[in-house]
Amino acid sequence: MNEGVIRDEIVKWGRSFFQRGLTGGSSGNISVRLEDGYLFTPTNSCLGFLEAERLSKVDASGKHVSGAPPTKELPLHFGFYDRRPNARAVIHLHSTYATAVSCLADTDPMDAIPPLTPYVVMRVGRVPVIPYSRPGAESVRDRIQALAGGHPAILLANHGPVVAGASLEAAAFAIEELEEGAKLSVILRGMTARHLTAENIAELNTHFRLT
Ligand SMILES: O=C(CO)COP(=O)(O)O
Ligand SMILES: [Zn+2]
Repeated sequence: MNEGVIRDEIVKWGRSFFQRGLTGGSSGNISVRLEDGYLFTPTNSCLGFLEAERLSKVDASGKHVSGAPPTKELPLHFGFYDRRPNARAVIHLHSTYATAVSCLADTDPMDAIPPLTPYVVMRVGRVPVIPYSRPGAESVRDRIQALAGGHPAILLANHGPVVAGASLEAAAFAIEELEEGAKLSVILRGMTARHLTAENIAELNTHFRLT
């Protein structure tokens, strides 16, 4: 895919997330790794109204080279790119249910989303939660790096989900499944839900390897 097509894809996915209420206001950010750097959504932009030519380009070291100033969450995205060589895209949203789970005091910090359905297991695996830090904090890069090798999807406590994927589409599918898994877990709170068994999960992992 050439850079022009990738720019249009970022605009398309941003609009789709916004229109479906998966992130509101100026929240959330998207990045894609290119041959010669990265494209990021501009800081304080609404994902519903991105413009392809205003997307921020940064070089491999994170230096802004063109377009509007990038998201303040560069450290969050780079935490994944540093540890996942196959990651081509990172998406961070403030989707309601994943954010709700990130706020619950009794969420398991190493396993926030229960294995209720196959697709959550196939697309996101086991989801850890990292402790709260202010949006844009540099310290988040180390915390993401520490977990990103084994986890393509992570929750930021009291903030929201962030997911890496082998393509923008793969990252989008994963963050949408994470939101669905979180929604089911909140809806089913207080009810006796059956979880997939260890055997079910092992079978999924052999057929649909998480990349
Ligand atoms: O979600 C956000 C911060 O966590 C949005 O920040 P930016 O507008 O800088 O991308
Ligand atoms: Zn955010």
